[in-house]
Amino acid sequence: MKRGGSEAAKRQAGESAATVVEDGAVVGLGTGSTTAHAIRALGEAVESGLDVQGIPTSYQSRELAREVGVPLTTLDDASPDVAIDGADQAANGDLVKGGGAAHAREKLVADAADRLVIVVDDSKLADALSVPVPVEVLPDARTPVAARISELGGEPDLRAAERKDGPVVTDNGNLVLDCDFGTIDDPVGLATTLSAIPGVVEHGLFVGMADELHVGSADDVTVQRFD
Ligand SMILES: O=C[C@H](O)[C@H](O)[C@H](O)COP(=O)(O)O
Repeated sequence: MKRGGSEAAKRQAGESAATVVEDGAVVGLGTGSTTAHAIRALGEAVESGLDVQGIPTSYQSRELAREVGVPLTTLDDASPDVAIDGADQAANGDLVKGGGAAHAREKLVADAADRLVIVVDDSKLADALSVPVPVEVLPDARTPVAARISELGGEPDLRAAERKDGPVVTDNGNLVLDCDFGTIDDPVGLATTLSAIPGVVEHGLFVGMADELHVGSADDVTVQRFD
């Protein structure tokens, strides 16, 4: 799926992030069109002799890693030294993720990693988070969770599949509500509230998790670091 800014800007960010991966590292492989550039760059590095193992966060990233020759492992067998992943919006190091419905596994892998490196093109930067927050819900929880989101002042929208009638079903067999809260003034508070709703598997707010942001433009990349 193609989203966000130019492919050149995504490549700048993805290839920059791949350079942080050291020999012998275990790498969390995020999902999406920007991270795909990092995975491809890792594949080339492996071909040149780099020793890495990847932990995929989705069917998509697993298939791409296999295609480009990145050896794979799991969270049962290894702990990531670094995770590389994309974002739908970034503001002051906080993120909205889940445009590809992979945010539950992405958060799991990011949390397990010693270092989270986020790759975005410059169209994703904002002063405050304001894009709809993807909320993965158990199939039976779709209506009650939507009601709770509305009570919180959000507008929930069941994500529809693009090429068939019916909803998107995540790699975990769940549904996604894209929840519009307008500008999010208190990401920590909203993240805590969403996590406490029964039936919510995971939401796409990643607050205070990113260690580095690699921001690509058409011909350059800048790196922001967060403590
Ligand atoms: O579920 C998908 C992920 O959170 C992606 O990392 C995010 O949507 C960004 O994807 P892209 O790089 O394709 O814009």
